[in-house]
Amino acid sequence: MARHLKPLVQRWSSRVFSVELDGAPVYFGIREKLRGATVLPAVFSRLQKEDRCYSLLVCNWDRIRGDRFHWELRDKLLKDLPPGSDVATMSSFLPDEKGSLVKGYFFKSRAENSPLIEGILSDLEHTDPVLVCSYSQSEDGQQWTQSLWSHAEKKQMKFYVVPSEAPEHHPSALNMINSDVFYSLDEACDVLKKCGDIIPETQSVLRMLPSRVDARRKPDFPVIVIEGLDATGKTTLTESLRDTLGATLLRSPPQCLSTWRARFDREPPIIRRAFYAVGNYITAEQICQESAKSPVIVDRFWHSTAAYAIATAVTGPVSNLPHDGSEVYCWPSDLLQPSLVVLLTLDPEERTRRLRNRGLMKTDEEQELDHNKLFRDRVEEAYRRIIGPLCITVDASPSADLVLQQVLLLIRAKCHL
Ligand SMILES: Nc1ncnc2c1ncn2[C@@H]1O[C@H](COP(=O)(O)OP(=O)(O)O)[C@@H](O)[C@H]1O
Ligand SMILES: Nc1ccn([C@H]2C[C@H](O)[C@@H](COP(=O)(O)OP(=O)(O)O)O2)c(=O)n1
Repeated sequence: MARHLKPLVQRWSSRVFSVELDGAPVYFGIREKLRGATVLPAVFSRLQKEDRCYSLLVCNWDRIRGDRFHWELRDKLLKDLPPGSDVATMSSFLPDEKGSLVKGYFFKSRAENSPLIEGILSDLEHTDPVLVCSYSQSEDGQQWTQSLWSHAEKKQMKFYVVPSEAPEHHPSALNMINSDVFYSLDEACDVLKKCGDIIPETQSVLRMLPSRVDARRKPDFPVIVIEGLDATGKTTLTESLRDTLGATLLRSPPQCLSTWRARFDREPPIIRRAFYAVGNYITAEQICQESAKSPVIVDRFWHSTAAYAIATAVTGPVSNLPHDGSEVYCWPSDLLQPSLVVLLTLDPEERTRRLRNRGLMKTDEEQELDHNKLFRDRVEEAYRRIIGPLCITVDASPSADLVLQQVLLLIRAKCHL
């Protein structure tokens, strides 16, 4: 076994394994010995007798390259594995141990495809930072065992799979800080600098970086951020506020990054989120300049960056989010805080109607939105949990003019405009 993979198996039987089934994680553990009868973990109880299962865990020898490799591995598996392999995202972690999360994939195969699978796995194991495990079923079908694939023939290396209690929060919460959400410009820049050789565009992004902005400097005029899911009316409202208040309208990511946004949207979370984080600091510098002259309205800012990142990193219901008050919701200490954040909310039917009227909605996107109800709930809840500037939720379902009037009242009350 490659040297960098060894730490992963040192506390092997203390690890919990998590496989995403139907959009939420299910858990199992491994034990050297079985005491009494145990129920089969949900991942295995739904398998057929002829199925064989495998897991691939990507060892984070370098978190940026590791995440990128993990990201690309999915496409490779979907392309190379036989149809019906049901590739599922998986992870392994030590309960409550920050930074212990290791990402990977779990898939099944039928016995007749074994030669093909063996070829793929041995290529992967030889050239890449992956630890491969295989799972096999006992004769009577009552038990499954997990072995390191390269040791599968050695009896003493087998572990029984057993059910494991769900942790209090989704395992992704263990590795969120400075991987999904960045809490300083330095941390975000560090990631972008390190991927300069794999993504040449990062050089251009880094050139846009502001000189240091004093985050504690109080702007002369109020700075109001408008937040909310897509199609809740941010563009409509921010433009009306600009016209009514004679304000400057800015957005994050800023216009100067628009050429590179699509490029970074194709990257794994660590790189993509670092790009958006840096975008906030560039917008912050523009806010500083403009707020000396007039009120400033901002279309999306740090709430969007953090809430989408947190909501994407975890799966399943809102209860899987890191708990309310967790440090992951804290505002970065070096980022300017707006005077007020207005969060627009809309019931899903009206949002769908607006998306459709805007003419950008395709049929499969509609289905995707329905499918993603849990995701929307997680984003909105993460928005609400963010600790920092004053954030007020506004129901965006009345007419555009009524929403504008309500937000103007709020701004006058809270920002004395
Ligand atoms: N209060 C409102 N009532 C009805 N339709 C609205 C309202 N606000 C915006 N819209 C319409 O809904 C669609 C989405 O609004 P938009 O401002 O583009 O949202 P966002 O910028 O949040 O994606 C647009 O077609 C817009 O004209
Ligand atoms: N300041 C920002 C703005 C957007 N993002 C990310 C969060 C989401 O993944 C997307 C949302 O962007 P989207 O294109 O839907 O935004 P609009 O509502 O169309 O303005 O961008 C961010 O991370 N930080």
